[in-house]
Amino acid sequence: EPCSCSSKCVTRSSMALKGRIRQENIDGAEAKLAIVAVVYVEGIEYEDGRYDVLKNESSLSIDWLPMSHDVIESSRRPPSLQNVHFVDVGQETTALVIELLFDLLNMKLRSTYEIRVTSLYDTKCDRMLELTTHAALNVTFACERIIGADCHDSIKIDHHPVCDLMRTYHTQVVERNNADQVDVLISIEKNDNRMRKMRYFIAFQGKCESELSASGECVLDMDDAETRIARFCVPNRSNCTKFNKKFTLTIENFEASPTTRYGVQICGVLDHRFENPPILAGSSKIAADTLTVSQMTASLSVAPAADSLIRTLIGYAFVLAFLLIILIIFISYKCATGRWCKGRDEKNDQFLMDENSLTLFENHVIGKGRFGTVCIGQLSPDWQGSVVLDDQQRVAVKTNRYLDKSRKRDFFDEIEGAKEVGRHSRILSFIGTVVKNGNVLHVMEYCGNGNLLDYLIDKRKYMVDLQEKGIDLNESLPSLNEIDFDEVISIHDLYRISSQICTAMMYLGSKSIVHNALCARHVMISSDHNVKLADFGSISTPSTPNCTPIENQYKWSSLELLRGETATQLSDVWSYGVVLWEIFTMGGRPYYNVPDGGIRGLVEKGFRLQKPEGASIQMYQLMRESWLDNPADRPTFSQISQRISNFARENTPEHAVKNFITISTLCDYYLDDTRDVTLPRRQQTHYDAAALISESERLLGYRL
Ligand SMILES: Nc1ncnc2c1ncn2[C@@H]1O[C@H](COP(=O)(O)OP(=O)(O)OP(=O)(O)O)[C@@H](O)[C@H]1O
Repeated sequence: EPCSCSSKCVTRSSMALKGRIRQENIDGAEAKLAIVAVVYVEGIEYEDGRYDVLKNESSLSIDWLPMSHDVIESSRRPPSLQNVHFVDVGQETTALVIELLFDLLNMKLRSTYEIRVTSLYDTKCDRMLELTTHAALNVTFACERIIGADCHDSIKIDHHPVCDLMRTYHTQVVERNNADQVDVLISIEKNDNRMRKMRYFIAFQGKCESELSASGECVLDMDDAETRIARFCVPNRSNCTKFNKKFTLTIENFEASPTTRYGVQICGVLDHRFENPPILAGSSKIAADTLTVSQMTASLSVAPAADSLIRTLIGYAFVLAFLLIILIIFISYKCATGRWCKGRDEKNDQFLMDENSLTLFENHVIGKGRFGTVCIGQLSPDWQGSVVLDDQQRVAVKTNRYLDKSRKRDFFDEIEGAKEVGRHSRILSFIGTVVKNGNVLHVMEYCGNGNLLDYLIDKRKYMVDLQEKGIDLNESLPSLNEIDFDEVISIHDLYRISSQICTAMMYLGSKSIVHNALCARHVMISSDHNVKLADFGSISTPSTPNCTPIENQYKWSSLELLRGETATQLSDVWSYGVVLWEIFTMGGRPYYNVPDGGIRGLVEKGFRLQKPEGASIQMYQLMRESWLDNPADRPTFSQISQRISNFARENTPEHAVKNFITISTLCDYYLDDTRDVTLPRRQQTHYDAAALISESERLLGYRL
């Protein structure tokens, strides 16, 4: 049974970086940086030449993970796969050695790439083997760590922690151990604007070794075993002790003698790779603020002997505190389940940005949706967030001005959703919020090519113009100079976009998030023509499930959601099928003459969207499978991703029969190109469900 192995054969896979990053001169061409990564796969049978890693997004993906200080270089090119070979390393483990070539430019930059191998191609059986756990590896090039490297200027910026951020300390004795030893609690308030930029904080505390003259500061020795380090996080950023308004540190066994002095230094960390505070010249010592015993004795004296009245009062206080705790738990529960607390807690909002960091160009409107207007904005050059912006620091800004109360609530849901989704290269990055003149501004990554629907419609219109001029893009050689190739889109690009959306959905799936509002309008296209999934105002999770279709999304909603059942990732698969349909019709209108209220009836009767002229039979087959009644019968996003990669592989520009879709302008789904969100429809045709079903069958020739 040479082909009996299926994807189930792979029992485990893991990845490791082996060897060194080296500089190479390949075939006399420009020098490159090569890295060798090794993936270990258990469960497949080693056979020379049998498996391959395909250079496409579903088999091997290499994503650049920009960090806050990374430099954007327009000339940065994706790394390429140079070599793959397989080695039997025994114990039923096969090692794949993959050699990747990175641009030499990385020697000047700081950059992290995520390399992920998700499937292998079994050449003998002509099929993909999905790796059970996706092997992934982060490779970081850090120019500043390469001795003698000629780093890009901005890399030379000092990212050491910023110290002396806080000056307001409160001390309180929490426990007296014996006559001259107490435990002391120090709380430090956030009182510096710069703190918003910090990823997290570090506190150094220990016995003062000596005093720094005049300043009242003392010296802590970092090498002293008694010097302690504690990390405190801004909530949701990293996995250290969380704090909201105050840090609290405990110094145990503080010797309450006038001769003992303790020092504390709090520093904000900008970059987790640089945690060491500035040290005093030529030593392992740092400056710290001194905490003297006299500061603490004030609190010490607040430990009075409790008389009976005090005891009664303490009793009442306990009852009150108990009731308060119950109330807090109740409110937190309501907030966590999304029923209350839709407003903002500005004071504790780590995403709240300084008003002065944003310049808003209100006249430069880039779009309008149900929850506000989107304009261009610009962040000040010294803004240091974790999202990489273009060289003009452009951002897209949505405002809640002019919205009524319920729309405002949806506006805030969108902000909360974006925070929950987090960051991924295929997800539109949330940057923060700004409050300006009482209005809240939602600041996000700017995508130069707007939403996917308009992007496809624009390209289609240009391609139709060419067709009408008698230019056939598939036979275009004689008329090359009449074609603006930036304005056309190839079938291969349509596969790439479909696959990138799938990657974004796989990421949401990994966080158990259901999007609920997936459609081409909610997919943004960046300036470099890549996908950024957006609009997270309707997301649901297993703890906050959704069972109602979203307004304006009926045509993308799965049958179960239309029936009021709970949405799952497989409901998103249905919507994704409609997005594929939008892509391969190049912005056609699904169910163009059916009002929202008629969708459920049609879908229940078995009506499905017709085959787009531009889609292959296999692609349409995939759409139809995404629209199967039973969610469990639909393919998963990872299966879809694999199938699209296979289609794309068969359709590489060198092998494809056609590189561009031929557009038939007569298709009814182009009858009305206006978007139904903000503009009223021009015409509302009456529909006849029975006629539509037979029409669909005529077009399809079969029903699944
Ligand atoms: N980050 C962005 N970069 C570039 N353009 C954007 C960005 N966000 C929104 N837009 C543009 O603004 C338009 C309106 O966006 P918005 O999110 O308000 O509404 P929508 O997603 O189109 O519809 P709705 O949210 O009402 O369903 C988008 O269709 C898009 O063209």
